[in-house]
Amino acid sequence: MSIVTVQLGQCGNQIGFEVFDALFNDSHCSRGLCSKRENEAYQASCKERFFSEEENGVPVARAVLVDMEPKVINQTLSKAACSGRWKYGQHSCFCQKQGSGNNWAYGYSVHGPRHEESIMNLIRKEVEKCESLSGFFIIMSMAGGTGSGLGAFVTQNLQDQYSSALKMNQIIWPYGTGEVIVQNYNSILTLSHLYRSSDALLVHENDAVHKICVKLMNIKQVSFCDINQVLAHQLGSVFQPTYSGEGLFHYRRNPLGIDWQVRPPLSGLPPLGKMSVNKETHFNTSIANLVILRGKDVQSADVGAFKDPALYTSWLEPVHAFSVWKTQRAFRKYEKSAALVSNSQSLVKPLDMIVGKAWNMFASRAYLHQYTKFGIEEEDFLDSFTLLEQVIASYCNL
Ligand SMILES: Nc1nc2c(ncn2[C@@H]2O[C@H](COP(=O)(O)OP(=O)(O)OP(=O)(O)O)[C@@H](O)[C@H]2O)c(=O)[nH]1
Repeated sequence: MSIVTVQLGQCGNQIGFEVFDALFNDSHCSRGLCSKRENEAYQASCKERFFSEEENGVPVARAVLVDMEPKVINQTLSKAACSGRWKYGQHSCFCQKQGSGNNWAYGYSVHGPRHEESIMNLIRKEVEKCESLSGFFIIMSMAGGTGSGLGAFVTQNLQDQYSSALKMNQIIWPYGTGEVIVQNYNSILTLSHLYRSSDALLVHENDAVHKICVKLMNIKQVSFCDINQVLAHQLGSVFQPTYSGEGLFHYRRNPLGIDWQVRPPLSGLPPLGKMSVNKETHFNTSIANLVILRGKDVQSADVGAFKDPALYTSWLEPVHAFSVWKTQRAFRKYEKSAALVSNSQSLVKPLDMIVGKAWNMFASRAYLHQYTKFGIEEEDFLDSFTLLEQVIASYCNL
């Protein structure tokens, strides 16, 4: 099954390139420390997911590139072409001459409706190239105007037109300080809209990835390119194929098969006594953890610690909340590697900060006119605040 990636705005396009490059380089690195037969099965599975083939044999990314300025798209296309190993489709881009000026409302209410037909047509053509569609992977930042506003608009359209396909958004959380003044407004509007139309949000915080570059990789002057390579490595290690339950060499065909629909029991929350014990002993309660192991000795790796009930909310059994995916095929020449995807309380604090800062600005009506003039009213802000406060409260109560 295949995934169609939609890269939006500067951030989405720059990260998208690194992701495809990482996926391609990994699947074509020599042998991957496994048998030739296994390597071929892995390559075929990666290709089905992320690349289609042109007549001359060069793999073409299953992607649509969208930006309201041509610069980043042109750079992205030429970087892919220069790799000489894979490329983007000739007719897979949509760009205009003027960006959204970091205004979510402009991306959502102006660029969105104006270019809806062209963008959705490009996506439809990409979908038609897939024998079987698994879902969409939508890469965007939260803080700009195009990726966030237009990205929210496009995700909503995908929800309307492809309701049964999974929509997963990769969103980049802005640096805590020093960026765009209205980034917290843009962020709360993005999150509250995606909450309604997306099935899964995969979040990376720029501050956290920056720290990885400085502390673990010893990079002195960290660039977006460095950050994006770390992100691409992490995403690749999640999305590259792993065995299905059927045994070795059978690769899972549905790459996004996580249960994203966990709901609390209808019978209500557990008795208070148990909840308060949870509160004292848990530092980061989870709803779901997925561990992905690749390389040598994966079959004997001990993941028992992830089955500890203390890690999970009391209404979920670890057996339902924890999954492990494996393959003996090494990832990017690392003899062994492990990745963790976690749905947990870890974002409560950053979310609370963003909502708090946006609320303080909203209370003094700062910059609101920039939004109301493009049809995003105070009511819309209030709805976003209410919804995100509920999300924070639900996660706090795990
Ligand atoms: N990790 C990462 N973050 C980026 C990159 N480029 C921009 N950002 C972040 O994205 C946010 C700004 O969004 P952009 O993607 O630049 O904006 P845009 O979507 O193109 O929207 P407009 O510029 O308003 O048209 C800020 O939080 C930046 O830190 C990138 O290549 N990598």
